[in-house]
Parts: sequence; C-alpha cells; structure tokens
Amino acid sequence: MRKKVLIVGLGLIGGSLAKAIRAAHDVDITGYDTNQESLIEAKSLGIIDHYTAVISDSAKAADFILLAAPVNSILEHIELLSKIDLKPGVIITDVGSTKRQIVNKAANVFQGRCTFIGGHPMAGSHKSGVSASQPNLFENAYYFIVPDTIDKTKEADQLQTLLKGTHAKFITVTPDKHDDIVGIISHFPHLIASGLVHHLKEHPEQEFNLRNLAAGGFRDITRIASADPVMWQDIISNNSDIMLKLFHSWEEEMGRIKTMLMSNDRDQIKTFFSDAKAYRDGFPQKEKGAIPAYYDLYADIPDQPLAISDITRLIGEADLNLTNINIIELRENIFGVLRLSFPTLQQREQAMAVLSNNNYKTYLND
Ligand SMILES: NC(=O)c1ccc[n+]([C@@H]2O[C@H](COP(=O)([O-])OP(=O)(O)OC[C@H]3O[C@@H](n4cnc5c(N)ncnc54)[C@H](O)[C@@H]3O)[C@@H](O)[C@H]2O)c1
Ligand SMILES: O=C(O)C(=O)C[C@]1(C(=O)O)C=C[C@@H](O)C=C1
Repeated sequence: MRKKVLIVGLGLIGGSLAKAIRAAHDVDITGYDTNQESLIEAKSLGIIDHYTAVISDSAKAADFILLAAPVNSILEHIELLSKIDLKPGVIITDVGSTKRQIVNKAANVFQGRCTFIGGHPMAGSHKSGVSASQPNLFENAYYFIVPDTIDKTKEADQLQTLLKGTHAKFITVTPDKHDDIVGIISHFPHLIASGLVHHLKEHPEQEFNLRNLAAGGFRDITRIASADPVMWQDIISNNSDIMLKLFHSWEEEMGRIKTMLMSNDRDQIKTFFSDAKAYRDGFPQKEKGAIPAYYDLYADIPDQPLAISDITRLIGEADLNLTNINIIELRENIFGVLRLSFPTLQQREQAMAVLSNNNYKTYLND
C-alpha cells in the first residue's frame, strides 16, 4: 500500500518538499492549507493527490505528517494533532525556522504517544507560496533534524528516507543548539537587512529618491527584507531571547568599527575589510545554505527594446528554470547587467552556453 503523507501548509517549503518526496517515492499526498487557492494550485500542478478542508481524517490515516506553515501555526497544529487518534507508528515532523518551542510543545502534548521529530531545511527564498516551490530547492543544503531528548534514531532514519529526494545533508542537533546557530546565521541577519531598509527609508535626503539610486550592493544585502512578514514575525518572536543576546556582540562590533573610523587608521581599515573578505571568500561555493542561495549568472544587456525578453526566451526554450531575474543597472545608451538565478550549477552552465552562443556576454561572480 502507498504510504500516506499529510502536508499542512503548502507554500514554498511545503510545496517543495511535496515535489521532492514525489520524485523519490510513490506516495499518496494530501494537502491542507488555510489558503484554498494554494490547494487548488498544488492539486492542478500534481504536487498533491488530494486536499482537505479539515485535517482530522487525513491525519488519522497518515503515515507521515509534515507541518510546513508559519511557526505559530505549527505550534497550533501540534496541539490539534495531540487531540486526534493518530495511526500507530506515525511520524510527525515540521520545517519551522525555530525549534525550542516546537520540540518542547510536541514533547509535552504527545507525551511519547507518537513520534515527533523537528526539522528545518536550511534553504529557501524571500519568495513565498506554492508557485515558487521547486523539487530541488534543498539539493546540497543542510537539513537540521531536531529530536527531543528521547532516542529516536530509528524514526529519524525513516524520516530521512522519506526526505531522500531533497538530496539535502541531514545534521542532527539539539533544539537549543539549533536556535543558537540559526540565530546568528539567519535570524539576526534578517533583522539587520530589514533594519537597513528602515535606515534608508528614514534618511533625510529623500528628495534624491534614494531607493531608485540604491544599486546592486544595497539590493544584495537587503534581498531577504522582501520575505513574508508573518513568517518572520513568528520566527523573531520565538527566538527573541537569542536575538537580544546577539545584540550585545553586534553593538560591540559596531563600537569597534566606530573607534576605527574615529582614529582613521588606514591600515586598520584595510585589515577590517581584508579579514572579512578572506572569511567570506572561504564559504563553500557549491553548497546551498551559506552561499549562494541560487546560482547566479550575470549577462550584459544592451539598452535595446526586447533585449531582456530575448534572453528569457532563450532560457525558456532551453527548458531551464529561471528562479530570479534582476536588472542591476540600466542607464540610457549603456550596457546594463542582468542577474539571472538558477536552482542548480548545471542549469547555470547550460544557460551560460546558450547565451554565449547567441552573442551575449556572461560573467560569474561567486
Ligand atoms: N522561506 C524560507 O526561506 C524557509 C526556509 C526554511 C524553513 N522555513 C519555514 O517553513 C515554514 C513555511 O514557510 P514558507 O516559506 O513555505 O512560507 P509560505 O508563505 O510560502 O507558505 C506557508 C503556507 O502555510 C499556509 N498557512 C498559514 N497558516 C496556516 C494554518 N494555520 N494552517 C494551514 N496552513 C497555513 C499559508 O497559506 C501558506 O500556503 C515556516 O515555518 C518557515 O519558518 C522557511
Ligand atoms: O534564502 C533566503 O531568502 C532565506 O532567507 C533562507 C533562509 C536563510 O536565512 O538562509 C531563511 C529562513 C529559513 O529558516 C532558512 C533559510
């Protein structure tokens, strides 16, 4: 019999997981989402087999339940599931970006009656919704597996087998360790990115229309500020104690920079940048999670009508999956640069070949 999977929340992550699971297994997938349109779209794309407006019957029949809604909705669903008579042996997991409250809540309400193993794939996007989902979103990304204190090796293996189509690299950590790690690498940077946008928005020189002048650098560093506010509201409020701890070290860092500028010591300024560059350049290039979120290709575009549509047509005809497109700079009568993002290295290489064969100049900037 085909195993039954219930996915609660069919957005970017739920939809991408459904696609990855389907790619590796012949399973029966039911979707539940408060947004009816997501369900209809998921069904019509063949991501799910069925959808439901109430989860109880599908939950009772499920072998695996994946909670992929925002963090607070995951907490609500854990509570709800604890009141349903679930199938013996069912494995429940989630993808929420914080883990202490989720794993604790599950341990408290399930009381060992069924298996809950927290999860968190370290890949994503500032885009949301099932239409942005991709089967290979998690390829080579780290995927945190976060059991509670009870030994759940056998069930964790079963979960990883279900998720093998993600081609992610599983790493087991405690809830405390998880929230500390993602605090520094994901949540705190998100606060800073949104803070930088506010900083620009509140700047007095608004008659120069600063947001139009903000070029590639500002756009790159603030890309994640375009992510879904509800998702981030839940993440930050669940991890606020760790954010507050990180503010101490951040303020110290800002203080060091300020002192360096006040002394205007040119050697020290150079060392500041060269140390940061050396550390960042040492990040693994071909793995997702750290950098790059996508595989970016840059192409010169002449200031001619239809140049962009010609490039996207060539990429579409080659059956390549363009995950993002961004015009870095385009002024009259000069070349602009188009940043094209692809989900895999291989697709980027194919796009490079297609564009070069059609006389477009392309670059990498990894
Ligand atoms: N986006 C990322 O980069 C990323 C990466 C890893 C983990 N996560 C985590 O994954 C989860 C989902 O994020 P996403 O990016 O897929 O968001 P998304 O907005 O694309 O999808 C969330 C889906 O959940 C649905 N939903 C909201 N409340 C619900 C409820 N009460 N019951 C059922 N469905 C509900 C929404 O309608 C939406 O379809 C979040 O917990 C987030 O923290 C996100
Ligand atoms: O690539 C992005 O846009 C993301 O923000 C992805 C990102 C991250 O911070 O790296 C965001 C939240 C998740 O919990 C995991 C991944």
